[in-house]
Amino acid sequence: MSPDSTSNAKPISLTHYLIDEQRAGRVNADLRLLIEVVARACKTIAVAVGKGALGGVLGDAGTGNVQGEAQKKLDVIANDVLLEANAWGGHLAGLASEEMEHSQPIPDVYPRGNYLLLFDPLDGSSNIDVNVSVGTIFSVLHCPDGVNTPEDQHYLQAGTTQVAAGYCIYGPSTMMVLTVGNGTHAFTLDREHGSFILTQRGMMVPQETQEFAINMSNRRHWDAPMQHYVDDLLAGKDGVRGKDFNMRWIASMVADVHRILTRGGIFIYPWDRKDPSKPGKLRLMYEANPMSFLVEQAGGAATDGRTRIMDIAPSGLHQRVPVFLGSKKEVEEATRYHLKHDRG
Ligand SMILES: O=P(O)(O)OC[C@H]1O[C@](O)(COP(=O)(O)O)[C@@H](O)[C@@H]1O
Ligand SMILES: [Mg+2]
Ligand SMILES: [Mg+2]
Repeated sequence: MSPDSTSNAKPISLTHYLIDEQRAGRVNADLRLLIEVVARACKTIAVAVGKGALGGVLGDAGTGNVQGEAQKKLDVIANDVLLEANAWGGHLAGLASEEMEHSQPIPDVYPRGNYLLLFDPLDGSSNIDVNVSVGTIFSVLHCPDGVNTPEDQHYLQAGTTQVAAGYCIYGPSTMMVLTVGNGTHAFTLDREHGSFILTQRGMMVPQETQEFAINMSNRRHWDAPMQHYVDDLLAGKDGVRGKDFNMRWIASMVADVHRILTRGGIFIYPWDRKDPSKPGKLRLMYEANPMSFLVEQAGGAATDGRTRIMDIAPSGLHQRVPVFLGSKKEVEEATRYHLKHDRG
């Protein structure tokens, strides 16, 4: 991929981009350095992922996480890399991970900053052993004023309060996609020089789409408006939508969202009856909020089928939520089916 097409001069590195944002007053030095620490950790994870079967990193760890899900070795490795890198950074007050039951304040022996970092260290774990793209997702919040040792409750802030969010995709190339609230931008890892280079400034999700991403095997477990909506997509030109739709499902949210940020589409993981006690599969704080921030900054939309995701007031660190995100008009259409059903 060619470097940022808006520039004929030298390639713009992530560091350079962040310094420009700092000069413009949109990030401060602490946030800039925090993002650089996360990017460095992602490079380490990319190396581990890239070793695959040769590095002994594939397969199950033999442990379960707080959510009762079996952990892969790479889930544990990626979590450890992010924890270690950020404990030293000096820009955080604490961090929380999908893989840990509770948040962790930065130990007293290290310098503490004013931000909270939340992450899904390895997203798409079921794809690791079959050599399909996986990723890391992260979200940055302010530590509330006057809180020196943050606890879980201090992370329960709506997505609208995020100061930065991003993901790193470990695919044919490694890319970091980032927002600090001023557009969504993609950086590709130059493996020879070890730096992330700006390759797409201002990603824009097309408003309309003919592509949807969903795990269709759950169809019989969905509720009525969801079945109705997808039936209408499948009816294509012959149905009320009047156009044919294509379907893609990678089962790595990072990879599916990356495709949508690149060429449009709608990503859906709805509530289903398989485990009615869970309001969804994906996690609000580690997956839905950061991805919603990135997609909205790229002109797209994100709802839980009824409400804007970033407006949801979180009630738990590991809270789950239905997710509909991507091309704005299609997300609005899917949301309309649910609201119409609610009105009766
Ligand atoms: O296997 P399913 O039910 O289709 O679920 C796939 C979804 O689950 C996830 O893998 C959940 O993420 P984790 O791998 O971080 O648990 C998403 O990346 C993906 O969209
Ligand atoms: Mg995930
Ligand atoms: Mg994960």
